[in-house]
Amino acid sequence: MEALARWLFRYRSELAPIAFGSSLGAAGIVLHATHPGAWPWIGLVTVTLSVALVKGWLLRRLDRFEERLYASLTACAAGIWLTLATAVGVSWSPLPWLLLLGTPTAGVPWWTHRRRRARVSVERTIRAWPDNAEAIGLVGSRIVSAVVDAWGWRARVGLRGGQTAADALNRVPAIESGLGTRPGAVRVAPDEARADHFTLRVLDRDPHAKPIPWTGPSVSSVHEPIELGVHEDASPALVSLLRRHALIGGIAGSGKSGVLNVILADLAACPDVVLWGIDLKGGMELQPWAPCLDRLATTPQEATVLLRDGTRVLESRAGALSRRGLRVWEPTVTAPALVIVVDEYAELAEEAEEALGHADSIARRGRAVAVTLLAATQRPTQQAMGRKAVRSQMDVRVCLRVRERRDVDLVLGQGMLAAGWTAHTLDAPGKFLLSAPGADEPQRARAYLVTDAEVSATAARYGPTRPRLDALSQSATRTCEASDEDDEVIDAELVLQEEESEPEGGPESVLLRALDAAPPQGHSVADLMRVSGMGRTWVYRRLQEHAAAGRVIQVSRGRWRSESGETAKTTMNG
Ligand SMILES: Nc1ncnc2c1ncn2[C@@H]1O[C@H](COP(=O)(O)OP(=O)(O)OP(=O)(O)O)[C@@H](O)[C@H]1O
Repeated sequence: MEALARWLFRYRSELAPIAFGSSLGAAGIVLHATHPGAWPWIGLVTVTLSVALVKGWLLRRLDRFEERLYASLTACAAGIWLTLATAVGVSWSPLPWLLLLGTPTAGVPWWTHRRRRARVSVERTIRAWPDNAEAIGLVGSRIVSAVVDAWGWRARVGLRGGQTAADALNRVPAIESGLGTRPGAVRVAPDEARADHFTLRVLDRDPHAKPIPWTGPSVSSVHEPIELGVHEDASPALVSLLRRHALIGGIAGSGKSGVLNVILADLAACPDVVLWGIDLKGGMELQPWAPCLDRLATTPQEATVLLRDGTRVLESRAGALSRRGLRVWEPTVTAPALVIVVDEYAELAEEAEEALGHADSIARRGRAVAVTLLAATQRPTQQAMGRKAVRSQMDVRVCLRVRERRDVDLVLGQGMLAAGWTAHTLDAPGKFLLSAPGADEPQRARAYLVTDAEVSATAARYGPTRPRLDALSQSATRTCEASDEDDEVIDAELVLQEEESEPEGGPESVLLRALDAAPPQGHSVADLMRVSGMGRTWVYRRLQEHAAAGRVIQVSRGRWRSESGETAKTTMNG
């Protein structure tokens, strides 16, 4: 009897569907015999329960929709069966057959469910721990708590007085052998709260063995840290880019663009950050993100103007803050942060010497006003980064694979190789070491892989709703344009607003005047439709005609402005 009870207890999870089916049959017999008229109530409870389960109001730990759907469908099927059995009796055909066949059918997903099996195996491991602990050499230790996740499980282990986490660390291979895992599956970390505890991480599979698919944006505000990828112990690699400049370094093919893509895909989902891009490889890397970039520079001249405008934005913000007695710019939807992404910074240093001065200015003064740089480069030598102090201002460093040992210090900073940041040994694209405030351990991570199709889909999804810079920052960039060219201040926002209220001279002239007054990054087609009051086809046709005549230019995808700023006058006069 005792052996049978032990066996039943050990396999209670596997036997749960059979126990549930038998209990359901017994409940049907009892209810039909005692309360046959209760069937409408049982039906009502069934509907309520099924809805509550699928909506997640009950059993909140079922965090996946598939799990909630399974629970809801099972409850619904069981409830309907019980309602009928209560009303007409369990022997009423085909109720007995439905119960006999339905129980194993509903049991199949249960028996094959990976998470359930993992949980059961962890429970068995915990129960067997006292015996294992002796074999491992940690006599007297016990598992205090454990959780199962997608990659394996994690437990908090209490040690016997006098033992420390260092003892556990020395016994990692023995723990792997005792638990019967693959070599390299166990990680041990000290417990911050208690010297006689440690955290045991058991990885059923190596999180870095294959590319890790990106599952969508991890943030909805620039205030939240972005999830770049996962560490070897399957914990997320998080980095905050708010008021921080970032440098991404690694050899060609190490995955720099991949990391940039994860960051851009996440920031694209944040309505409180405006993105500008510089890509002197002819827009090869950043062009797919054009719908989400407020501005994109692909030539040295455009890059210089863009960075100069960046400094104007920061200066106008700094001025506004000091007038109000504030110290930092808190990004919001109406006053967004500005992140300037530079792909291959070395090209900028080589081809746009003048731009480096502006970049330096942004690097030194941009943090407080939330105007920051995100630069990727193959080898951030002093020469490639320009003579200025840009590199030293980068407090987030993402180091992918580098060719030589000394390159580690170039990307991460002096002395990092000696401190164990061995980025030259990273062995697959997308693997990186992250050094940032709060990330000061050389923990290997692998970035999520955002496919080209996901880049296009994300850019198309968020492109139309991307925010624009606040009026103050916009007018700073326009003021400099106008004062450089005409020596007079034109506020395009005001021109737009005037035209919205009083469209003079018909839609054609309104359109042309709006294009003349457009900021360097141009107006979107949606804006032009709104201002002219005309439809998309009309606006497109006019834009094509004027573009063919060389009067207007397409600045980036879907954004237009006039070539000379004089289109309205010349066209109207003509
Ligand atoms: N996180 C990742 N996981 C798996 N594979 C990746 C990852 N990131 C990039 N790769 C793969 O590595 C290859 C090179 O990536 P990527 O173009 O990002 O490198 P790069 O460092 O930007 O190179 P380059 O300097 O030549 O532009 C690509 O084929 C890509 O599929």
